[in-house]
Amino acid sequence: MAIAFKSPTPTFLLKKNTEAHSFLRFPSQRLAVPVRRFTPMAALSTAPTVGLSETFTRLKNQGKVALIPYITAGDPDLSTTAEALKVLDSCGSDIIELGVPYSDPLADGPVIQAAATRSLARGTNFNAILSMLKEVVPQLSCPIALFSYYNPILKRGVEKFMITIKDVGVQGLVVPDVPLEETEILRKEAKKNGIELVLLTTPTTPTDRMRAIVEAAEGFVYLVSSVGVTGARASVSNRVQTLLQEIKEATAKPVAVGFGISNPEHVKQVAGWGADGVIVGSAMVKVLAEAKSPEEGLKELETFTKSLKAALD
Ligand SMILES: O=P(O)(O)OC[C@@H](O)[C@@H](O)c1c[nH]c2ccccc12
Repeated sequence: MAIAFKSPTPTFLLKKNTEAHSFLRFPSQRLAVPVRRFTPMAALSTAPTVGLSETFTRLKNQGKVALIPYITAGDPDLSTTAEALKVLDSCGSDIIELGVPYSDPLADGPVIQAAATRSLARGTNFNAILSMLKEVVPQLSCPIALFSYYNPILKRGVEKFMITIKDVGVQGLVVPDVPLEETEILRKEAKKNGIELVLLTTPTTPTDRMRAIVEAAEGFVYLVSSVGVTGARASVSNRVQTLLQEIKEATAKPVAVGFGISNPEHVKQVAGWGADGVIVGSAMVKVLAEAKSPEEGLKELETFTKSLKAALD
């Protein structure tokens, strides 16, 4: 389902359905694979991870660009997600985007849509994701930016959602389908809980609107590299270079680029255009999805992530 960013905002038409589309649909369904108890080390919580902005400040001082992988929670299962977060962290990821599976991911291409479907079919729900994060976040050195569509947040209640994710150590939040006009409540509650709310701008966002978006964004600005949905692409449009310049004229906030980036060459190219961060999602999700076993998937995730990190060194 291709979505061209026809509207001036980086929003996707928020389907006005009230049906329980969210992962909350499976509150009673037991997890197919119980979340394995983690090593007692988790009990020895390390210092809280730094936030998104601090991470970018540190990297800027080091003249480095942030590597920001995205994976879908619960695909293939939450135990593997927990291990994948540790692998991504140990391979030098600077921020990790963790997707909350949702039944109507209208901004996602087939790879991430399939991951969400698999995860929901296993019975993944938000509470199980929170339990996993409570155990794993203290073992990570990089911050987690949770990735959720708007409906599941509204269903839980914005205030409760923000308190809950902060409690498990989440530092940032990306909500791709909320129009700028409706971010007021999100921004207020996020700020109250020390959560940095990332906002997205796209190649079709008019300049004045882009300026309002970057002004309101916290943590970093998410520059969507191309119209359409998420998914690896053969090349990254060199229009990104111009868009980056325009955004950097409007703000000193860090700008990370996502959509279509799927190999070390893309990563090097986007970093060379002046991006402060590079986001890789579908290609990461694909590595886990196509592996013969979770263990093999984790090994290949390590190899792939190291290849992308090397392109930024
Ligand atoms: O999958 P890609 O093409 O590498 O793009 C990053 C993307 O996966 C991640 O940031 C993301 C996952 N789902 C989204 C929906 C909208 C915007 C961004 C996203």
